[in-house]
Amino acid sequence: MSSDARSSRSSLSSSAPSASSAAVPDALAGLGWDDAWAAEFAPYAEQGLVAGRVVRVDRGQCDVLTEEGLVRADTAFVTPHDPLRVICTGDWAAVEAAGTPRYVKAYLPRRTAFVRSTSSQRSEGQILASNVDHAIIAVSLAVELDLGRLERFLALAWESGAQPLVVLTKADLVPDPVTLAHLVQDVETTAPGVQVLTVSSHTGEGTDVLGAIVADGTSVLLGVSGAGKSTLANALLGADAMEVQATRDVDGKGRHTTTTRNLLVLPGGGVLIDTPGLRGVGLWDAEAGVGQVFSEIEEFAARCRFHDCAHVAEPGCAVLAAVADGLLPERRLESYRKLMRENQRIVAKTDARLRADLRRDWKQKSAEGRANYAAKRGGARF
Ligand SMILES: Nc1nc2c(ncn2[C@@H]2O[C@H](COP(=O)(O)OP(=O)(O)OP(=O)(O)O)[C@@H](O)[C@H]2O)c(=O)[nH]1
Ligand SMILES: [Zn+2]
Repeated sequence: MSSDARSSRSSLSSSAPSASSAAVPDALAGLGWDDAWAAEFAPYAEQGLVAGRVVRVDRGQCDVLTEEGLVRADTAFVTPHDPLRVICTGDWAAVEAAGTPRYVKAYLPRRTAFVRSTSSQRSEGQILASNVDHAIIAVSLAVELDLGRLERFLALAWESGAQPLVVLTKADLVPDPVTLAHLVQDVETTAPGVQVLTVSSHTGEGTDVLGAIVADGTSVLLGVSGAGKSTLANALLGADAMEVQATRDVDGKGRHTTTTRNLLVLPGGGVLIDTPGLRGVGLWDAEAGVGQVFSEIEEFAARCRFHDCAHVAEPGCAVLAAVADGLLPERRLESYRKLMRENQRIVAKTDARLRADLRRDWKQKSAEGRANYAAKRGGARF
């Protein structure tokens, strides 16, 4: 990799006006910059550093979108030993205004973060993306619903600090409205507190609703292979997803190339992060997330006789009573136990102090971020 700081004009947003001196420059606002970020960035601005959002990170360097366009910068100062503190896609970076190379000197505290467990002996986690507002979980209607798997994705989404949203894809393959309503209902019961949308990238059904949601903030698409994430991303991105590169062909025609960027500005507003790693994320210390997915179980559990009831065979267990009364599907309880066990295995492998440290950080930041976000949206939440 050459060390010269390559910098080029951003072609991500054709409507982005040129640099302005306002507190929230329009070019950055389109990337999710707001007054709270600006306030946190103020000390860096005083040092003459430039703000930008990290689009991708690779081998010691990263691409940062700033007011002046795309900047290639060195990440030596933001690549500590702790893998969770390494700069990642979605971070707001403080970049040197000039130099060869230009260095990222710091990044702003994250509001939310997606972390993947690594398969190494001592699970350390790997940071995948940060500052995500909407975690869109794509679930295909073309195959049988796997509610247990959906619960895993929900746990991961809640744990990140982002607001989950379930998108049932390929709705055109379920023409019977009664069947569709049943499927939606199953998913809604599995995902309390989460909006459930049905979409079809083929007919366009529901994509406008989704577009309106993602127009505000930063989104990621989660879901298993074949769930329809790429198709959905293309529907949201439209033709703007393609970057036309001039070539020296004899016929002089432009050549369409698939962008390798991991962070994309949507034509209707909003930002989409699509990193390869996010596609197959595992669970990592998602106990709080698991609790949120199974909020109704935790509500029943609050009425168990024993405070530390494991809901297995204890007398006065309100959870088992709910199963017996048909208020709680047995499958839900089994799924809950399975996820809790899985999570505990991962947690046992991880450095507890480090985790506690980070969680405190994230929980606080994510609460602040949500408050800002809610304030920005006039208090509304979906
Ligand atoms: N009928 C129908 N098929 C769809 C729809 N959306 C996607 N598909 C098909 O489903 C298949 C998988 O879609 P992808 O978008 O590649 O799925 P993905 O989640 O990105 O998969 P990975 O890239 O492997 O993670 C493709 O053959 C699509 O053509 C839809 O709305 N209706
Ligand atoms: Zn109990």
